[in-house]
Amino acid sequence: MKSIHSVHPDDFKTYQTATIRERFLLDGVVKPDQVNCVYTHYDRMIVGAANPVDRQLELENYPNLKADYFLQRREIGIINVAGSGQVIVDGEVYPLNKLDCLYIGKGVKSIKFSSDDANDAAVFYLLSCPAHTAYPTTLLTHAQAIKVNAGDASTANRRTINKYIHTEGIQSCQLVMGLTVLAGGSVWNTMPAHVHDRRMEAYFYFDVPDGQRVFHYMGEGNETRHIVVANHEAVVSPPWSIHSGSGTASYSFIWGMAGENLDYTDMDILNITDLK
Ligand SMILES: O=C[C@H](O)[C@@H](O)CC(=O)C(=O)O
Ligand SMILES: [Zn+2]
Repeated sequence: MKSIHSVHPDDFKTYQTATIRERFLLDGVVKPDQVNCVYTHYDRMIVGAANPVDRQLELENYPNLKADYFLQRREIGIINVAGSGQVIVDGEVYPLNKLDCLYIGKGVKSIKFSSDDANDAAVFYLLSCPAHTAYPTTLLTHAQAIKVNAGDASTANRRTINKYIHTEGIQSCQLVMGLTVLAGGSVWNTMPAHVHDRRMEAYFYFDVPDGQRVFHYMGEGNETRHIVVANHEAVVSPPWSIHSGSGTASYSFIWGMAGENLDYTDMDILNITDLK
């Protein structure tokens, strides 16, 4: 499994486009008929995707983990962003339609993925972080997720934040996870921007229309840079970095965090007028 190392904010200031992309952009995440994972050294979060098309896939153990099986010391959150499918957890079948979320706790030995229709295959986005205890496997549908309507059409950031794994939702050790859907015509996510030194974060962009892109902003608030992101690409956000984006069209993204706490609202908001 490929590894991504952490970056010091002072070093980040010297990076050109290619280095920024190499250090923070996770491209080629979704690979047909593969489970593809990247190990990040940001709170040891593993970011990946399973895209079963013609066959069932299994979440294999990786040598990097030096574990007997993937979830021996980990938990995982899974959100389906495409056609309907199933996740089979130690033999038990969980159906996941688009935007449904499944949490699987430490100690589960077998996780398999399949799609209902090869012509409309499921894309399961995966986030896994270290876990100290076992919380029960829990399915939460998109309809059941707590929804927060944020932003305004006049600032092009009207959106619905769906919370799945967090203090008042699915219980976990470290993982906090959900997704945000922008309303038609709105293109800005997470503005005003924030940082949370207590947790890393990863953004996975999906439903970015063909031919469109999202400009994802990162860096300390007074020293920002951007990464141009395509559909099904992810960006890791260090604890010192803002994470915000504006698209050339409306889109959706999955956000996920691990670290010191599970409090979604533990954020330090930056004034838009202080950004540089
Ligand atoms: O720490 C929380 C994350 O950055 C996101 O949940 C923010 C977000 O989805 C949004 O404002 O649209
Ligand atoms: Zn955040």
